[in-house]
Amino acid sequence: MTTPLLEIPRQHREDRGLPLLGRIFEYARDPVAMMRHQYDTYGPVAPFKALNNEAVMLLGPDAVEAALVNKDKAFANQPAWTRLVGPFFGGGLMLIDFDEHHVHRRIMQEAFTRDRLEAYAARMHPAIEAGMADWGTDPGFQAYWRLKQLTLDIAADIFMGGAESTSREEMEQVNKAFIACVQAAAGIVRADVPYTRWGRAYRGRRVLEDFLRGYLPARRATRTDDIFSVLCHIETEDGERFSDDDVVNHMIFLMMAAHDTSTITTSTILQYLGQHPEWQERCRAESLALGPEPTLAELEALPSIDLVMKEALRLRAPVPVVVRKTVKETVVQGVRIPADKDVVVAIQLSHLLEDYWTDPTAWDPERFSPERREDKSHRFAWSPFGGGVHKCIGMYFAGAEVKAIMHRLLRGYHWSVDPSYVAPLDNHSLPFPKDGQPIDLVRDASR
Ligand code: HEM
Repeated sequence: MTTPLLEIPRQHREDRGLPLLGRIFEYARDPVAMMRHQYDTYGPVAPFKALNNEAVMLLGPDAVEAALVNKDKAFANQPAWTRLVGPFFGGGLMLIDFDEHHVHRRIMQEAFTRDRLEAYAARMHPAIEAGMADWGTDPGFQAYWRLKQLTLDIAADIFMGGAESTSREEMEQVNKAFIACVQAAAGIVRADVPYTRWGRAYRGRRVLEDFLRGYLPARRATRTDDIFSVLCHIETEDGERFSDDDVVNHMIFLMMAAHDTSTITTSTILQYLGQHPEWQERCRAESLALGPEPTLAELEALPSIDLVMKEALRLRAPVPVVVRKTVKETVVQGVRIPADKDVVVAIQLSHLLEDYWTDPTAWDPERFSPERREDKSHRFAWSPFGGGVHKCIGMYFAGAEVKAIMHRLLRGYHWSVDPSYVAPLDNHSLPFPKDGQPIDLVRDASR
């Protein structure tokens, strides 16, 4: 039986939130608490008021699956993501749909073949070594900010091919431009107005475009194994290639997609390994048994860090929700959703539901071990990389990067974090620790 979408009933007037803004601040304060409230109050298809808009929230793995698998092609990415993050990532793979997306994804796939990933992984080690050269020499180490700089340095090398004519100060401006674009998602004034998040993001986008266009002729001229050059040269069997505009659009989106998500994952791992020294030792022993610069296959075969990474992604999904817009009427879990509705797909909640996980808020990487495989409880119980045709194209790249960083840290450093520490998250865009996540990091003199 199909039922129409529920209105917010009288007894839950508080769920309408503030006039104009709806429940946007409530989400920013504690997204998991708000998702749980939605699920407990309304079930898997819940009304959700945000930014003067009657949207829908899909909760629990069945509803998440319906939107991501998108069998009847009712859910579109472009209008929803553009509304949320602004026009700053236009033309990026996540912001195009259906046939156009299919063509671009086929070309982009060529940049993420196994051979290319092996080459990227090999290139990461020297970039990580250089980026960590001064780590552990100063007190008050702020893991999140240092990792953010490190992943940007890695991106400059692996994505840009070194950005050879850009100084460190200019690279800092590029970093700021990225941050401005990412933070536009939380902007209230959604126009190019000075001193607002959107005003800064418009300027940021111009900086990024100028930066990339400056390098375009050189990357078109020679084939190297950085992603920029790869995007300039890749071609499908049918001869499809990216134009200059496509390359710039994809680069801006790719660097954004790769940068914050990997930083959040690595800093979450650092926190939990600092609070669970037995896991830190277990991972260290495996890393010490390998050489300093393992291949992609060797990194992927490190058993404990793999469990740890999955558990970190479960507890703190770097992308807690994805968004869609219905382009036609559809039915999810027996509820009719009309066309033209904004839809929030709550990936993070499924990671924490008691029906699918034992003691879901506890740190327990073994839950992913072959004997337990709790993530098999439902195809979408664990989906930090999304699913369906828009599933993260960089997930193996991310695995290699996070593991390569952790491998070097485990071999050369020890660290600890107060067991009672709870990261104070800023949830305005992707969740990051507002305090920079201080850890006691000590460089190991013997290595
Ligand atoms: C731990 C790290 C990462 C996480 C958790 C993550 C998460 C996600 C998620 C949830 C989506 C789906 C968005 C949607 O359905 O609307 C996505 C898409 C995407 N990601 Fe990632 N990502 C990560 C790292 C990366 C990296 C390293 C790259 C690039 C090297 C990357 C590139 C992309 C791209 C291009 C898309 C769009 C794919 C498409 O629409 O076809 N991501 N990612």
